[in-house]
Amino acid sequence: MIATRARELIVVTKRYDASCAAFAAMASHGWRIHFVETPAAVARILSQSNRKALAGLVDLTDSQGTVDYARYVQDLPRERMGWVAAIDPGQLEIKDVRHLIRDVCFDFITVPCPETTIESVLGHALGVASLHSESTRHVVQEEEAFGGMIGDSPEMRALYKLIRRAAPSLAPVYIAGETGTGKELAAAAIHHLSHRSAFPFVAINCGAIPQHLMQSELFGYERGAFTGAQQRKLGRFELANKGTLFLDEIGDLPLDSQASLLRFLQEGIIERLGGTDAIRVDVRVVSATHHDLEAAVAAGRFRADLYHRLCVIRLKQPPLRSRGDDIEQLAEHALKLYNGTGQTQMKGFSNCALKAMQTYPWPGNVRELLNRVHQAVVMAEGRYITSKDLGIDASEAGPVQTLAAARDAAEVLAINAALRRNLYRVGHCAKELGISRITLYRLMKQHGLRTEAMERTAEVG
Ligand SMILES: Nc1ncnc2c1ncn2[C@@H]1O[C@H](COP(=O)(O)OP(=O)(O)OP(=O)(O)O)[C@@H](O)[C@H]1O
Repeated sequence: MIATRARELIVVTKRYDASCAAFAAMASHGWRIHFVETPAAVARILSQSNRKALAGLVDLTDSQGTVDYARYVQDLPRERMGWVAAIDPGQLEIKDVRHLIRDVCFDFITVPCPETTIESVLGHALGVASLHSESTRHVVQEEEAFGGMIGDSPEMRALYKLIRRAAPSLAPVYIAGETGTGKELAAAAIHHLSHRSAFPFVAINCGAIPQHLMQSELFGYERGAFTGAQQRKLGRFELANKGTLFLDEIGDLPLDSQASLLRFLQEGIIERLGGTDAIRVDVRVVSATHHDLEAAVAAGRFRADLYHRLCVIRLKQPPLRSRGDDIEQLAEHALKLYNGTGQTQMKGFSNCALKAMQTYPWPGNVRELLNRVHQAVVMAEGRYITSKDLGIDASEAGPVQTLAAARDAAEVLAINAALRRNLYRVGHCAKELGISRITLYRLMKQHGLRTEAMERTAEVG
């Protein structure tokens, strides 16, 4: 097996070799380049390479008239390969060349072509092939699809159920919810549970791209579409072909892109900037925003017809403050994630921190919780994270209460956490808390925890 960290490129050609300036430059940038003459030789190199994807340049320039285009269409390996065709300017007139580009290649270059363009187009093709091979390798099972989403509160269980129902459909999905609630994770789960899971999941944050670049970012552009457009570039729609496109912060989409998106949703076609061809793409659109999209429609900033097309299926991501025990589960997850990044190895959360997290309103939701725990792990001086380490003011953490009530609340939190950690095995949990099983049963009964724990035991068993 060839084990190398270099990017690999296979060039199928009868006339170029390593002395060609463009390839020499790429080799000096760390590319490992194989020159071959036949598709069979490509297959041999692929079988020896342990890279998840390779770039390929198929040289179709044909001064001698010896290239068999139809054979290339049939025989060039496609799995793990990101192909680019090199052609002479007039060759687009040849039907077999057009078919080869359409069916096998991510892109084409016309020679002569600047060295930097060749490298950047091949780098792009390699990136797309890696993305594709990544998603093909993971035919994701249901548990895996939700693997990134922590929480089993009734709110989250209801959401998982809706995601499972929505996933197999072709209809566009709109996910509402406050910032940081996990809308992107939900969109990824929809993709992984759909029949499209072997194809790319492409996400774009419409709020993070300058408005004047949005159209080309989404729909791509043709060579010469504007100053500096030296090569055709595929947009996110084409990159997501056969897969799912997640449009985050859809409310920030400029009006011209709204019109193009509507056309896609109605007719399934897009147009590259500077192009005239209508290109058919097969993409499922999932969109989200934490802003009030209805208000944007009412204010005329968002097209009502587009809004209705996007919201065929509508999901709502619950805010963290309504997710009860999930808060502690997520905090434990964050602690595992970040523990060790500070100077002290933290042992857990103090009772005051657990209590504060339950009553704090979490305006930034899960993202804020992850950040606060991360900061606490780095900055805390003790072994247990306190509410002060989390930066949550005690006055924000709920009303003043009697000592007895505070003790009860702390007991409930500690028992619940121990039960969860020990998968609701009461014996293990009592041992961890340093009390007898009988005392634990008594406390659980006193705080009304008994029934719930027993039900969970039955579920786990
Ligand atoms: N249920 C969850 N389990 C684990 N991590 C989560 C969960 N929900 C969200 N996160 C994490 O919280 C962070 C924010 O999530 P995400 O980006 O999906 O939120 P969002 O709702 O799309 O936010 P925004 O509206 O600001 O784009 C990410 O790091 C994500 O991995």
